[in-house]
Amino acid sequence: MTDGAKPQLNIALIQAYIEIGEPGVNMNHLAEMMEKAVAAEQKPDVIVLPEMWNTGYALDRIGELADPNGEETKRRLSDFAKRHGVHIVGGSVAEKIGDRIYNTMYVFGRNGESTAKYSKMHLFRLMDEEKFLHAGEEAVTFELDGMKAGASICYDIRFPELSRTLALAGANVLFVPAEWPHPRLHHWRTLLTARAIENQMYVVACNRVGRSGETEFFGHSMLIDPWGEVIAEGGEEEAVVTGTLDCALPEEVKGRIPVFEDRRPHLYFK
Ligand SMILES: NC(=O)CCC(=O)C(=O)O
Repeated sequence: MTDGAKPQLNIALIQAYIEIGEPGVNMNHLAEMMEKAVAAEQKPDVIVLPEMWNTGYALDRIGELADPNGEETKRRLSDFAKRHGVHIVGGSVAEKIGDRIYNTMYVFGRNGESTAKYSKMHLFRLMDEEKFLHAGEEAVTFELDGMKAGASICYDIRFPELSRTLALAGANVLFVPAEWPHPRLHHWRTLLTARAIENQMYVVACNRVGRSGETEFFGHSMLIDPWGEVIAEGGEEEAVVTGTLDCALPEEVKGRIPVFEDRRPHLYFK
């Protein structure tokens, strides 16, 4: 931890239903759930939103629905962060940059300042992302009160190279906004836990709930510690899922099992 770091971070995951193709409805609904989160007895330091929360996977209409340059998203999330003095790991939204659409996470600090932007690097073909979206080209880390965090989005967690790159860059917590449906709950829980254990980092994953067409999204938003222990897990209904990160724990775990000191990258196949 760096100087001035907080010993703990209280997390609130906004496990929300998303109305497909209705950005205005979703923006207002998530704002209501975020207000509920900050009104809780234990106020969160960090609020986390699900993937593609503005439009859902209305990919056939995404060109008209996406947020131009993310302007509306940035304005609303920055204002909320400043008004309540909280960090926002803004899940992700469909944003339009020029003639391209990206699946992008915006992060804001307690004064409403923009602290990171990450576009999903691995596009999920089972949900036709590659037909409508452009992939991001850069791994991203950011700071939360002195704790270094890594950005990922949903399908990204199937690529251990990304989370390992973020861990090697010093990230002690991995954020995973998602729209992850049945029947792959076992994969969700196993992959999130594996990323936490192998990288000795917290994993903070916020999934949506509810049905869109034939697809049922199961929630089960999770906070997992660097030992792979589940701190908190949502059910399959809308909820604000909360938990607390001990910011010193990742270094304690690395001191007990020094995986990163024991690596032998010169022997690994490229
Ligand atoms: N939105 C997504 O990236 C879904 C990823 C998913 O469901 C998977 O099994 O991977």
